[in-house]
Amino acid sequence: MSAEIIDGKALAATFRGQIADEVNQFKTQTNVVPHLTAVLVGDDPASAVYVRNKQRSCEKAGIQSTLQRLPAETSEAELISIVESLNTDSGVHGILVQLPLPKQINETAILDVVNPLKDVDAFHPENVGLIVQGRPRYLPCTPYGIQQMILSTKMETAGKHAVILGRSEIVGKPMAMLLIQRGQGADATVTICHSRTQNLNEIVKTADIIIAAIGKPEFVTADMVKPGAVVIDVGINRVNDRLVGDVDFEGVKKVASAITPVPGGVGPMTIAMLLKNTLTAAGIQSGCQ
Ligand SMILES: Nc1nc2c(c(=O)[nH]1)N[C@@H](CN(C=O)c1ccc(C(=O)N[C@@H](CCC(=O)O)C(=O)O)cc1)CN2
Repeated sequence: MSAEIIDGKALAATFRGQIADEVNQFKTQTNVVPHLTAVLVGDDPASAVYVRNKQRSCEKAGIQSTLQRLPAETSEAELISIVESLNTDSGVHGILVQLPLPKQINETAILDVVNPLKDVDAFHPENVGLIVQGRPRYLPCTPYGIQQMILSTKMETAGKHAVILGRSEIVGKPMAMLLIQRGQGADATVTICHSRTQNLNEIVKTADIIIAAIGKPEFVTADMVKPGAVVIDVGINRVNDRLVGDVDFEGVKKVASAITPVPGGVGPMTIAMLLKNTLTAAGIQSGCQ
């Protein structure tokens, strides 16, 4: 058996096309141009690439994008002050603070001050709370993209066992919330595994859906995967100049029914969902939703 490859690059292109049409319609109806401001602190090369890709995707979809680039030595107080001025700028609908931040800045302190209506990453506690309650304003971009990828496979998720590897605020925890909610592409039974989990391999082997987000190159191997499982790889690891995920793609694709590649899987969908959230944010702030 060889798995269906879930082509995130192609799916993201389809989404971006649909979002561009919706942006066009929105502009005609409201005379408002959705506007995202990204804040990038420091010189992390990967973060710079992701932010550039986000900006390019915005521009192609007709969304205005602005970059505030700040030096690596920026203090927490300085960053808070910049976010606060974006919060009150009525011309900015979405604020994105690229993570990770330099060591001297407490990420939580920053994410807590982003205006929740402009929080297109859905990292603010108010937006996290709304997700937990099953009435989201925005969905965090990576779990949102994964949800759309799972839906694209048309697999039945109700009652299935989804095992998430990793308990991060950005992926693991919100992904669990999306998978346990009621409805299509959800209604799953979820286990989150992490660095202190015992018998991790045995638990993963029972999964119908595996979401690997632990940042360990090619950690999930074929012997850990139940035949026919759907495997979503969130990892982006550079090993000897090669980009690999958290899943041993070549081995696992022989066992899984569907699998996402790295690159070209979850990453492009993360960016497409950011565009969707920015349009939603512009709608909310223009009184359209
Ligand atoms: N404010 C945020 N910070 C971070 C987020 C986030 O959602 N919001 N997620 C990650 C990084 N990230 C988006 O910011 C991101 C990572 C990777 C990709 C991507 O398209 N990857 C490509 C490979 C690109 C490469 O060569 O490195 C792929 O998988 O095909 C997009 C977005 C942490 N920070």
